Amino acid sequence: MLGVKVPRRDAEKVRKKLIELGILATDLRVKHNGEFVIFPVKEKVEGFEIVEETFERAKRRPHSYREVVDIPSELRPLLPSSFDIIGDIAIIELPEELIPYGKNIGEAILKAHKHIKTVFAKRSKVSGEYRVRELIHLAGEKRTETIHRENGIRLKLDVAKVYFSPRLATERMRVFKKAKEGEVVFDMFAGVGPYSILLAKKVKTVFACDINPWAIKYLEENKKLNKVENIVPILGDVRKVAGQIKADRVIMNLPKFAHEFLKEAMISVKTGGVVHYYGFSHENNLFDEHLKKIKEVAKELGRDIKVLEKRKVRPYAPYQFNIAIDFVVF
Ligand SMILES: C[S@@+](CC[C@H](N)C(=O)[O-])C[C@H]1O[C@@H](n2cnc3c(N)ncnc32)[C@H](O)[C@@H]1O
Repeated sequence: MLGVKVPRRDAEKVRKKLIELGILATDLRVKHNGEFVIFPVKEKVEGFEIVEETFERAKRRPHSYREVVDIPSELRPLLPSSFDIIGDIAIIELPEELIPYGKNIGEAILKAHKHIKTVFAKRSKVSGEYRVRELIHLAGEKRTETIHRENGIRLKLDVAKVYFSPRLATERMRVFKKAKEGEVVFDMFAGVGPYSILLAKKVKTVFACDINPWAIKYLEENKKLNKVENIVPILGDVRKVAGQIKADRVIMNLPKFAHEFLKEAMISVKTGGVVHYYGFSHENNLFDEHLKKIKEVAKELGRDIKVLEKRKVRPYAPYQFNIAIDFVVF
């Protein structure tokens, strides 16, 4: 095999040059020989000392767990192409047929992703008041607590005890960009605080409510972790809290049931304030049903609304979307 031999002090410059020329053999290991470094190359190149050398194969991490997983070949087409990563925990949704191979799938994920330390399969959809899901441990450390980083903040949480979706990071940033300094925000369904902590970096005060004691415990920890003081965590049913708070901006991130809490949102928002409403919809009727409900509740309360924006947030099931409607209340 051919090698390019250079003095160690020139090695980095030459490595970049060989990559630029497309002739560095990246599947082989670079050799160090005293004061010299020898790069494996695919062909001769002018201007360098060329030597004959033997090189070992470089250990490469697979690009996907699917390259290294040990399962019967007829089941391979069923392997999911992606999974959620929360901190250093991977959570994968497996079809029934793959459950018996869960351990192999978990180990393949650990092999392909250095930063993942533990792998779980989703056993159920999110359910119950706390919107949590059952998990089955597949591989790696047996723990459910982790620290997730998104939008420049750190969120400590337990994936088995609280709701958290890393897929909403862009949506949270969108709300952050709309919020203004000096505002009072009411995060009605705060969880461990992905909206609250982020918004607290910009607005005056965030009232953050959740009915799950674990969510509020982690929210308290996340306040400290991110050094934000201007969040007021409230443990309890938002029905009992609404109306006592007067906010410039209300976040209703409980898409499955938000329509049941519109009254609570509208009695908590100041005149001219904004509500960020979330829902689930079929693609044939994305916004109409939700808008009808929003207008009905506004009418009951003798208030007016003006829609600022309606949009799809993300797909969540075949033909189903998580949608957002931002509206002003007068
Ligand atoms: C879909 S999660 C959203 C959490 C968080 N906003 C996030 O983005 O990760 C909804 C949250 O609402 C909380 N919740 C459900 N019903 C509630 C109620 N009546 N009052 C207050 N919180 C409630 C659940 O415990 C859960 O943490």
